[in-house]
Amino acid sequence: QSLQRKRNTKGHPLPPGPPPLPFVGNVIGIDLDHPWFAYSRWGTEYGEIVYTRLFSQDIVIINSERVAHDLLDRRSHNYSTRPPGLVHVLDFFSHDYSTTFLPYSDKLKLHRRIFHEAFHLKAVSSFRPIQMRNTRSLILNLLTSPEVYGTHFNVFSTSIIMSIMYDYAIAPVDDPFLALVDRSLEIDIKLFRPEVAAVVTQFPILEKLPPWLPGASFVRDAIFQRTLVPMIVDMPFEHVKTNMAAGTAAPSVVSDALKRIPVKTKDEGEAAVLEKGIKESSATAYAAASGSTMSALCVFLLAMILYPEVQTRAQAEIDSIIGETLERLPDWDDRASMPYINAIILETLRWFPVAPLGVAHAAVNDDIYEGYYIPKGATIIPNAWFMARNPDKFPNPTRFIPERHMSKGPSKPGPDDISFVFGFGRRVCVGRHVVDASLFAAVVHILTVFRLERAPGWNIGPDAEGVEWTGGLTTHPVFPCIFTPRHTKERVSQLIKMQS
Ligand code: HEM
Repeated sequence: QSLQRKRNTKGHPLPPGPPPLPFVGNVIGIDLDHPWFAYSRWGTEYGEIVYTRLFSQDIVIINSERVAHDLLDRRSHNYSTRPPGLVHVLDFFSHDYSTTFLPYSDKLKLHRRIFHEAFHLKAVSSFRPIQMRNTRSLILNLLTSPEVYGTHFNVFSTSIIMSIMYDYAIAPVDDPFLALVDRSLEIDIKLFRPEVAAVVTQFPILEKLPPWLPGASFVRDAIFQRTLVPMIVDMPFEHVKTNMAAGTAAPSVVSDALKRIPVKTKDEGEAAVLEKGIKESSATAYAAASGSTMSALCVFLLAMILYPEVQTRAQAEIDSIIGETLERLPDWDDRASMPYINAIILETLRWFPVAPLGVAHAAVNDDIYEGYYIPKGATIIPNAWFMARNPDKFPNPTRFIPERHMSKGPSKPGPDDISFVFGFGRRVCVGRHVVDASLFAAVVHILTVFRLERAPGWNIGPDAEGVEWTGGLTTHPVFPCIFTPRHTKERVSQLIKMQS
């Protein structure tokens, strides 16, 4: 109430929310690494739309798909930009190239057009050979050293997107480029979030601390990132251009897009803008693709060890198609006959959304929604984690129940009614069809070749309560998993050779 008296809310109340503390807003009481837990508690208490303040930053948390569609889809003209504080942090890290955090602008529209040409539903099937090749390497790696499955998931996810974008082959071990990207992504995931932006906006001194000062990790991370950016953005791009000049470039998103430039424009300035757009959007692609794909695979694994009966049913479905004695490895054409595997993929994306708070949008202008005042500049957080726990839409939401996706008939691929995990409106994820295929290939192969089991003494119940989750923009569970081969390595290797 006191807040509303101080500002002109045009006679409308702000949405309900927890009482603000003076100055610090609601920052106390939030686990800043896992804010979706606090936001979801507020969702239960205050409803579908919640207002809070982090320091001086207005925050509106959207806790239902209904409100998210009303605001972010139907009023997308007002809600398609990113929070200025967040954009500022990105600039400080020289990450102003990143599609994901661009304000709504001509540059963003250009990036999204470039993505659309490569990643629309019909186009993505051209990436299948890359996805299958990497899936089979993943299986061989898991057969060799299953204890580091996280590393293999990471190599899988990053190799796919690097091959798709640049035809760049990641070395199976210790790839120097991968090491750079990993370090860079670790920082991105930790820092590029509205909660961090609110702190930095409040304490601009954080950007001015000398890097040697204890506690100045923000500045140190930024300096480190600024040195990495040219390598991450330019190196793979130049690799493509060099190969094109030498006439040795295999098809890739970047080489295809570069080849189309002269068809699109004869103007040199325009061509330069296009080339920059291609370079920057492709650098965004692997940042956006690798962590999210890897995290989804970790969630899948967790579900399989907590729900052995789901795993058994999935394996029965696979065996009924490719034969119990492994006559061949699964392939794309099998997907239509594997409704249960498809349901597992949908349920994996829903059970624990790997981007639990999506990516924040922002309000361009003041708005009134269902009587509530939404201030200009407010950070808008779509709480996908809580949407996934809507018991009306998903009964027993904390349980992993693939059957809930089976009612729509067999094998309708794609994220369908769980599309909220891919965001909203004009900013919806551009990679959703790509990841859908990568997940199918990985899930069906892992279940074909392994029985996944919990480590002895690891006592976690079916709600996954007590599992450790990494913190940040995307999140994944960290846990031990036993991979018991269902077929010999010799047989699997032999089939891989035959089917490649
Ligand atoms: C499980 C995997 C993935 C999930 C859950 C996911 C989720 C999301 C979400 C929630 C957003 C923000 C949407 C919004 O602002 O409302 C987003 C944006 C984006 N995603 Fe994904 N994503 C995944 C995989 C991928 C992949 C594989 C790629 C690339 C091939 C990709 C590329 C992008 C890009 C470029 C954006 C920024 C779009 C923009 O700001 O306009 N994502 N994604």
